[in-house]
Amino acid sequence: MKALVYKSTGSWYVVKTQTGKTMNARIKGIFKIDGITSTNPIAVGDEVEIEMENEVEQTATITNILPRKNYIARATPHQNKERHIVASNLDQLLLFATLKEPRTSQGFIDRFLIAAEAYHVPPIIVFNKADLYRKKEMQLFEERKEMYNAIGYKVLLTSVEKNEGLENLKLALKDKTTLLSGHSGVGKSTFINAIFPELELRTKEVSGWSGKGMHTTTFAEMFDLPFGGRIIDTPGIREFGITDIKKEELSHYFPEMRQLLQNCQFNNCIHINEPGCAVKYAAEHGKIAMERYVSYYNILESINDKSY
Ligand SMILES: Nc1nc2c(ncn2[C@@H]2O[C@H](COP(=O)(O)OP(=O)(O)OP(=O)(O)O)[C@@H](O)[C@H]2O)c(=O)[nH]1
Ligand SMILES: [Zn+2]
Repeated sequence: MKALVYKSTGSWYVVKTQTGKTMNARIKGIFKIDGITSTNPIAVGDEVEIEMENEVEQTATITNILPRKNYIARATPHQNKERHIVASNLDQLLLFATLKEPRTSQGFIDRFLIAAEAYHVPPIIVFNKADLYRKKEMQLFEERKEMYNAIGYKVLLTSVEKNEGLENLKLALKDKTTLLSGHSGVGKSTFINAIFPELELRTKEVSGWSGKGMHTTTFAEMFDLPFGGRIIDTPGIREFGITDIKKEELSHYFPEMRQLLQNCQFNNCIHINEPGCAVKYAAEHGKIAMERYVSYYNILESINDKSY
């Protein structure tokens, strides 16, 4: 019988069958998937085959995993070679960001977008806390929206607190499987609470903003949306690790740069000081956004051959 994985807590998985029954399941034997060395063989979003183990306790055994359409991974903190699959079979990634209290850095957003490109999952950026934006932030929002729209990314504006912009956001989520992410304090839990009042997930005050160590759990969990579709909450996972991007490959993950690459004089151009560089020329002549070029430069600097 086929089932979908909603939660992974280490040895047990919460799965839902096609008839809508939720049960606990576990693995028997060893799984090797796609040749990936992963600390968790089965991830939230996986389609699996199960067999009933105990009818009374409603537990099952996972006997097989079906091929993944895609997945998102992050490096495990201490062993850089190992990867932790955060979630699989995604239709889109949703980044919660803010322009105030706290302001999400451009670098953070662009790293997220690189992950979306690398894993081939379309991203959406939501700027939340619109109720706090004054003229300066609204202007910045418009600039960012224009910049990201021009390279094919969807951008939305919300105030979860004031219930503004939520209809458009729900429309974007409807009937899709979406991975929710964003750094601490941007309003992810508040948003989840707003669409599922009965869940009452964790929300905290951001006072004396420090932005670190506020999480209690680190397990991804999937929820059925009341209006159709599914959302995967990823508490504790702020950034996806892209461990294997080389300097000369980085620009492949910037769509606006990717389309200029064949015009650079050297095919291993990293677009900094090389003569005949089409990317640098485009940045200097306003054909690609200088902010993105600066992000590219900063991320490039942080790659020390193997990882960043
Ligand atoms: N002004 C304003 N505050 C908001 C809005 N959305 C959320 N907040 C507040 O921002 C603070 C942080 O919100 P959370 O929902 O806990 O943020 P989070 O992204 O889940 O943070 P972590 O759980 O740490 O990852 C809370 O005090 C919320 O009330 C909004 O639209 N406007
Ligand atoms: Zn170049």
